[in-house]
Amino acid sequence: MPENINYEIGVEHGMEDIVVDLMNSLSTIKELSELNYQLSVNDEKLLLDKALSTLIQNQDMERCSFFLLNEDEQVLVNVTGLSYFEVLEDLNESFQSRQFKVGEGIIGLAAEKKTLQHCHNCREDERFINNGAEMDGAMPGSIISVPVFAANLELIGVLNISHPEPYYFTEWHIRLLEIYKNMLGQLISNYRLFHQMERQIASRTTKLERAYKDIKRLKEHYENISVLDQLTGLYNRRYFYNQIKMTMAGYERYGQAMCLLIMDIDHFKSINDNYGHIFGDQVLIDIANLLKTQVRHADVLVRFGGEEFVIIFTNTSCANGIMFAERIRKEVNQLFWQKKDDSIRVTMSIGLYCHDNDCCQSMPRANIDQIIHYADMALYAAKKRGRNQVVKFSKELIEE
Ligand SMILES: Nc1nc2c(ncn2[C@@H]2O[C@H](COP(=O)(O)OP(=O)(O)OP(=O)(O)O)[C@@H](O)[C@H]2O)c(=O)[nH]1
Repeated sequence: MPENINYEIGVEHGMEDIVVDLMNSLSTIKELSELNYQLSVNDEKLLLDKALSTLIQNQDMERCSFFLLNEDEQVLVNVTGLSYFEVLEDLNESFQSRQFKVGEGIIGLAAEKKTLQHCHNCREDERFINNGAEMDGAMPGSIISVPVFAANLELIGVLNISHPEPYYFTEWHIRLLEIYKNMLGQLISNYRLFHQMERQIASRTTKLERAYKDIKRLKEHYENISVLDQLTGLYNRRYFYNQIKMTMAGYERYGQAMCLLIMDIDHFKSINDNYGHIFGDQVLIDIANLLKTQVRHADVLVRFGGEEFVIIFTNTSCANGIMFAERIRKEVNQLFWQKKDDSIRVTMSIGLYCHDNDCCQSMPRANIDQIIHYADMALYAAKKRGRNQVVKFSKELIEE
């Protein structure tokens, strides 16, 4: 075969034909370059179908097919095949998946030798293996098989064009096929790379989501077993319930008095609303620090939740409990925060329950839940009576 483009073999070409062929080739190149491997297809076979139908529509190739290399088994599997007639009629009837071993037939040889194989006359060429083509009426007269490589020069598969007439293809077709196979190689490489990246992203996302769930579960676990309030560093409600059981046991056993204070910052919502949550947090931290200075080692101080704190004064008479509560209320009144031109102060309402034989002989004997409930009732009364005050629980409150 001469090196120059040879129009002598097969078809006679006039100048007009050459221009038409050139235009067709440019159209094919344009369409191939426009195939969107990212969005339009999510299956490699579909991408190859589109590429082949582009080839066939713009070129005088009667039939195109693509054989993908299955590297593990060293076979070439026919994933798609189209004839000009099928593209025109929008059919894909005659496609029957065949396969060749690497080295077997024209297609297998193209893969093995990694070079284009041109069979001018299939009936006479020993390299051509019929493999059932004659039976289904697809027996070609001539065929060109061209290996297609990925960007990393690994073999992807073999592109074939065939025509019922022998000696049909010319140097022109060969040159075009060299261009098309490069474009096809790029297209498939990009497609694989893109989808590999997608899979990697999806797998990483799944791993991250799993890690996030694990962290969340661990966080919840540690929060569940933690007895400390994260914001203020005080003990939390869980610790309180453990401690009050022990305090009550001491009271039962040794007749020790104790006082329970439930303290609630007045109108705390407006602090958040007017100055923001971060400032609200700071107020909670500062009040918690102040409360720390008001308790002894044996007492129990907890953040009960939100803007509510609880103290158990152990071994403390009712009179002392009221005195301590008053002192706390006044100390809180002394606190202030400067925010631009605003000097911000807060007040605190305190409900008190005394567990003291001397002063509360006439009180019903209360369990833990009742004690908290009584202190809460006293707090509610303090709020109702105008806030910024201490109210001790008494039987009268139940009647109120
Ligand atoms: N900044 C901050 N605000 C909190 C936190 N926990 C609870 N709060 C807020 O505390 C406010 C409590 O509001 P309310 O229950 O309406 O009570 P109040 O405004 O203090 O009014 P009174 O109790 O009736 O005097 C709500 O706005 C909560 O969002 C916290 O950890 N940080």
